[in-house]
Amino acid sequence: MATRLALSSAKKELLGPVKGVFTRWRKTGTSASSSVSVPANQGKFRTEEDLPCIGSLQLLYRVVFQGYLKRMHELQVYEKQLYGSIYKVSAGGFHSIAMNSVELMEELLRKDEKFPCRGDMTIWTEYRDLKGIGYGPFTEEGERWYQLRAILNKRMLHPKDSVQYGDVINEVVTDFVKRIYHLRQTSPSGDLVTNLSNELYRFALEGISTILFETRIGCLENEIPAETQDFIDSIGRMFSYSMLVVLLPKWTRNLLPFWRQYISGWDGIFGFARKLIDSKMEAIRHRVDLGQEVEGEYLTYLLSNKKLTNKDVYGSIAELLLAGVDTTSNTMLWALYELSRAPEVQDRLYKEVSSCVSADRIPTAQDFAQMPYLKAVIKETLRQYPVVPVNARLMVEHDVSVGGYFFPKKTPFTLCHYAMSQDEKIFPEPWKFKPERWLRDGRERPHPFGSIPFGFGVRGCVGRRIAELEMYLALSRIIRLFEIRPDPSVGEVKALNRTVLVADRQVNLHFLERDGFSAR
Ligand code: HEM
Repeated sequence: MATRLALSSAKKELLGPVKGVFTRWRKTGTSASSSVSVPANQGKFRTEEDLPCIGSLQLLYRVVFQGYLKRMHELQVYEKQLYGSIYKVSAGGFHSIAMNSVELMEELLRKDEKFPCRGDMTIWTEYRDLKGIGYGPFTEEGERWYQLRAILNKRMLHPKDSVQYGDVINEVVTDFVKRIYHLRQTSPSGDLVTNLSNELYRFALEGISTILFETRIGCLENEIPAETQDFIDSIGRMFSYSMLVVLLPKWTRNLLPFWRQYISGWDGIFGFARKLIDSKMEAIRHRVDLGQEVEGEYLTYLLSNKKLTNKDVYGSIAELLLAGVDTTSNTMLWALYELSRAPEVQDRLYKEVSSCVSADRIPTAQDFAQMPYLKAVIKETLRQYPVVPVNARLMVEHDVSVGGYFFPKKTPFTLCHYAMSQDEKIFPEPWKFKPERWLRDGRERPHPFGSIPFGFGVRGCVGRRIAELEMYLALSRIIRLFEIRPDPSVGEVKALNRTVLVADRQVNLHFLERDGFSAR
């Protein structure tokens, strides 16, 4: 399913991180111009002219002939070997300064602006402008973005806020476990779950929808309801036509079907979200009319916030939903895959979980304070497979100096997270899945900027705590019930970069029921 959400050209992956894929980067004024305020002491800095530069032909060669098209994350590692920790990519309309060392990353991100920016999001904002829908956390910028995040962060970003979603997430986990039992039983060996990416996508979509809409949408039922399926297809359509829409000139929009398909994808996404939001709105109004107290979770909180119009709520909910599915589902996939290949790690995790939670009890958010190894497993998964392998920053207001180089404002930066997470100096034996490296047991811990899978600072991931809680609740329950083993017919799974890191093939895993369990 994640594959459906992917775009399939080199440009998208070059264009940046979470958002860059859908972005038409404009060549911004990177040489000193009259609008640039050059510090008095600029003379002591080098400029981007001094940096090694990757041009269009080199890039084309690597992407097409060296086969990096779907492995742009690995290209980060290769280019680091060739050019070092900072270099420039200037190809076609794309221009950016790439960085891949913890020192540079830390220096840049610590200079992040009050309203950090990842870059141009025109391709998403166009639809919203066309239909008069408000912007969400991805698309909003500046002061308005700041105000929006102040509202969205509440009830979501702090661990104590996310804890309140424990029960609803656990209901979804229970249904996911039931689905695993069902799938195993229908498999020839009686314990195999095939196409796990698809199953985890359904789990993650159900999870985030339940949190956001306070309504179950049926992704874990054997027959997905038609409206939900239409919504899933709309997400796929929107993502798969994004790139064509970015690449093709605007005058083709009325001639070719792509723009219409792209718009119909968004229509489906917002139509579904709008219906659920409106019916929640109606229920709230009804309660208010009856003089009853209005209580509820995230959507009720947003709808009863006087600073947000309904249009704003549509915009934000849709973006939260889009950001919260492939990220969590693919991280879960990589975690289960790595655990299946490392029995000793899995065993240690099982021992930790079973010593904290008795067989007849479902883990709760509070239990995870006693499960450092579970947290380390997720951290290590995100280190080895940073599901968002590249991020970006655009300093909008100020010139900036990094690593002794001067960059005028509006210089786009590419943050090569994948290359950093493979750096042997920070992570000895980076190819090994070693959750221990994250334990606070007296050993030296990795540099804090070595792995920042949720981004950094005030623009960092708003769903981080929700995602972590979802993954802890699901993984602890699965490991308590099953021993996970690889399906030898699958072979070694590699990551492809399709906006997020996805598996290069269908992943199947054996779920062997542990002794004494029957939790159906
Ligand atoms: C494993 C799970 C996830 C990972 C690794 C992840 C990673 C990221 C990263 C790297 C960013 C960019 C941050 C930056 O620029 O500094 C981001 C932004 C964002 N994420 Fe997540 N994410 C995950 C799950 C979620 C979930 C579950 C939600 C929704 C509840 C979500 C909503 C968002 C939103 C709305 C933004 C944009 C924030 C802004 O621009 O203000 N993410 N995420």
